[in-house]
Amino acid sequence: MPEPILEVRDLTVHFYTYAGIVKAIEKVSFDVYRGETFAIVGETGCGKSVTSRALTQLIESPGKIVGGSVIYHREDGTTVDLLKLSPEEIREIRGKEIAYIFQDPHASLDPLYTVGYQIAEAMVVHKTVKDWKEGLKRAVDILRRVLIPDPESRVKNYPHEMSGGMKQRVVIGTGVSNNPKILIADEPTTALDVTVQAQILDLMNKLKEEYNTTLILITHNMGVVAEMADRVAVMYAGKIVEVGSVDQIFKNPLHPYTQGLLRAVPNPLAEIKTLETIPGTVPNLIEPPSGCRFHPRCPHTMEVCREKVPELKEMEPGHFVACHLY
Ligand SMILES: Nc1ncnc2c1ncn2[C@@H]1O[C@H](COP(=O)(O)OP(=O)(O)OP(=O)(O)O)[C@@H](O)[C@H]1O
Ligand code: NI
Repeated sequence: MPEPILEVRDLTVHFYTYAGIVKAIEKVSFDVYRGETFAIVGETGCGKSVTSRALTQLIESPGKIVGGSVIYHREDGTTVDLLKLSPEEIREIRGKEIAYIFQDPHASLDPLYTVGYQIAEAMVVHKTVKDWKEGLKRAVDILRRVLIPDPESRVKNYPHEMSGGMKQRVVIGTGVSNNPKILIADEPTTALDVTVQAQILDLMNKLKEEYNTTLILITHNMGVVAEMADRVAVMYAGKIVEVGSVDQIFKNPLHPYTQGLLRAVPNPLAEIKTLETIPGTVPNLIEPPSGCRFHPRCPHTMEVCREKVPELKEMEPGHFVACHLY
């Protein structure tokens, strides 16, 4: 049996806006296994970023985590609910044991400091190094690990002296500088050129093996899922609609939404040739559709779909779907 590193249960986040309460994610549950790459996929606005940020309480006002638990299994065998930790306690884990890489390297780096300083800072803050001198020395090794040529001189560069791809390598280097157990990458390549995207994904795979990290990868790209992930959760309008291995999801998609997503993208594994889009738009999350949130766009809607929220059901070992068809 694979061993879970995270057990997420009924995670719910609401945003209290003037227009009303945005029910961004509702009772989201999934496990992440130690050492795997777990992808979260879905259209824009479906709640991927909110889910990944909520794992370490990284939700700012007007957002609030209103329910659920995130059980983290530490390497020493103890477990902790990350949502129950105080701000100080969670800050100690975030950036050290659980690190993030965000989409936009420009926003992740401070233009006023050299990249070496910024990598060193991440290690100094979490006491991975004993002082700044050691931090700056280690920063050179990290730049070398993320395959930046001439790291001894690059370490003194300011962000504006680097290309977008190189900056994202620095951000990734900062992310892995404390040797995190879990790396959460939210659309890490979306802001980059297509050719650079492949290089960055390669680099993340390499580092993941080298550091024995668990990777949670947020993406809207099914091709990236096929390329990178072991398992995948498909989200729609703030709910997980299907979870399974990449093989299960690509070869035997059960949820009508997953089936639509796979038809909407050229899919190397299932060899689907046609391009189709899913009619309709993502619903407003202030007043989400009753019952199954996908029912207004679903080709198979039944009476029960309007009335009852479908629960995730295990259809074959490890393959879960939330749909009244099953
Ligand atoms: N600060 C906020 N105030 C109000 N609503 C918010 C806020 N942040 C997020 N939301 C809502 O939460 C929902 C989920 O957003 P989230 O950013 O998680 O989507 P996403 O799947 O990551 O989309 P994308 O692919 O565009 O990054 C959206 O409906 C969004 O409108
Ligand atoms: Ni996002």
